[in-house]
Amino acid sequence: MGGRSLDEDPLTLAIAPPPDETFEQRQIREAAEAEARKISDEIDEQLRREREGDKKKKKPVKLLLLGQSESGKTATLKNFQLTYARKEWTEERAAWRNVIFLNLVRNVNVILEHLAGEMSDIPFQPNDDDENELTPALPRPARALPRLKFRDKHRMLKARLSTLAEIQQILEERLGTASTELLSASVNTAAPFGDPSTGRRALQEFSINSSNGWKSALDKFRTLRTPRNGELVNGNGEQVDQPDPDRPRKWNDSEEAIADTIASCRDDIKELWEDPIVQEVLNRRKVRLEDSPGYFIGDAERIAVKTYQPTDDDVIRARLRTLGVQEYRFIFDHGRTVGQEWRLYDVGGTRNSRGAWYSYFDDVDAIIFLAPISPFDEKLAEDRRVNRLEDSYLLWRSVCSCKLLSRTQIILFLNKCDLLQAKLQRGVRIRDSVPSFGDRKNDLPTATRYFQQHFKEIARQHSPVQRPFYVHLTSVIDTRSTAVTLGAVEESILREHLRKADLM
Ligand SMILES: Nc1nc2c(ncn2[C@@H]2O[C@H](COP(=O)(O)OP(=O)(O)OP(=O)(O)O)[C@@H](O)[C@H]2O)c(=O)[nH]1
Ligand SMILES: [Mg+2]
Repeated sequence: MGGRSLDEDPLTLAIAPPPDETFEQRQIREAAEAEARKISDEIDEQLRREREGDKKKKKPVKLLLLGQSESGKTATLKNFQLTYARKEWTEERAAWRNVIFLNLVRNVNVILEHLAGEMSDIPFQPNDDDENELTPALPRPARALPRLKFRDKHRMLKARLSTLAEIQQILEERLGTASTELLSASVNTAAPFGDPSTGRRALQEFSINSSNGWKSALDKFRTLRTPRNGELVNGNGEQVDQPDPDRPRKWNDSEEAIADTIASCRDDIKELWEDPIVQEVLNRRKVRLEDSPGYFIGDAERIAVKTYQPTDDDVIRARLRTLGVQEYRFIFDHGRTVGQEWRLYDVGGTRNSRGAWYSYFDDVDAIIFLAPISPFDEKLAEDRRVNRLEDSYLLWRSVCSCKLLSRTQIILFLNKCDLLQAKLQRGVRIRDSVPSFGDRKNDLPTATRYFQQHFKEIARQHSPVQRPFYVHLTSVIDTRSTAVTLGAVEESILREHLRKADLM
């Protein structure tokens, strides 16, 4: 392959000095060239600095939400979206309608099952320690309390509302695994990521990473809107499975038919919930729907109507369990960092899901750790032997002591303060479940101070490197106060994010 000598290169020839250049002309030319080079270098430097600045600004802020199941991680994530990415929030709001319908219908069915148990001749004696408050208890040998006086009204309500069992089944089928709670666990430690011998690779295999989060569950529902040649298609136009053909259908189960059926039960639901005998059944069986995830029966009158559209607060309170690790990307359209991308990682909190967390630890700017402090006297749904507060302490200790996180900012939310306050007002005594609480005053300020101190002490004792203790007392279903908390969180995370970027 032949080459061309530099002397013949047309560009070189064009910019070459004239052959008859004098000494002065050469000095002027070289000075001009040096000046041009200086200006060009300055422009390059400026561009480089701008690119650097852009990179720093554009580098996404990564935030991981941790905590046990039902601690309020997804509810916190929704608050972020509501506060900082309102357009997407508004677009998605309507899709939560079916989740809320399911939550409501499930509330009714829990009551009906307990009612049926109490109306039947099977005696029942409540027992705090090993009963799952959400499922009817097994038959017990001795009746401790006199039988309640049920009337025709109760039998009628039970019969008329029985159609909601099928509605629950259809909604659960459509929404998939996320719509049901996990009631047993194969893992019996609080933090299965804490043991380095388990190895990172093995742990990653448990991880189900999805970048469309709850959309996959909500999208399944759009199915019902667009039947095509008798096939069912979802919101993306993809064909999805037909419902179980063996299950006899009494009626058309389209989304609107479901809404119609629920609406037709509205008055009965309200009557059931307000009935004093039914309330007594729930008391005797220690069922507190108000404390459980997806509590909507108190709003049945507003929700069980054909035209129901979820409000912001309804969406925050809607319960859909998180599976695996879900990534949400938001470009903030509010706050100090308009245009900044945030990536929020929301994890499933049951003991079975925690092995998947570890692979997200090395690349996050900050962690929000949610510890609900109201369930100090409750057990984990997936393991009825484990106290929820005790589980949070163990989990917190493992997160604080994790070497990979030693330089990560961790912000603690002591959550469900509203439910704690209600519980204390009902007269539930903390010291009966937490002996070390002792004779302290059984009120909200004392209790929150006590729990806060306990978490702080764990962090102090177990962090490999001492770190600041950031804590907020929260009720994340309260969107107003949570927006204020998130403002403080945004600022603190961002300050750290920019500081790290400067060091790089
Ligand atoms: N009253 C009250 N309810 C809350 C609070 N925080 C969360 N909840 C409700 O508790 C239920 C569980 O909250 P989620 O945000 O789904 O819990 P999670 O931590 O994401 O749970 P997993 O996905 O199973 O790990 C939901 O119905 C929430 O609306 C709170 O501060 N007060
Ligand atoms: Mg969740």
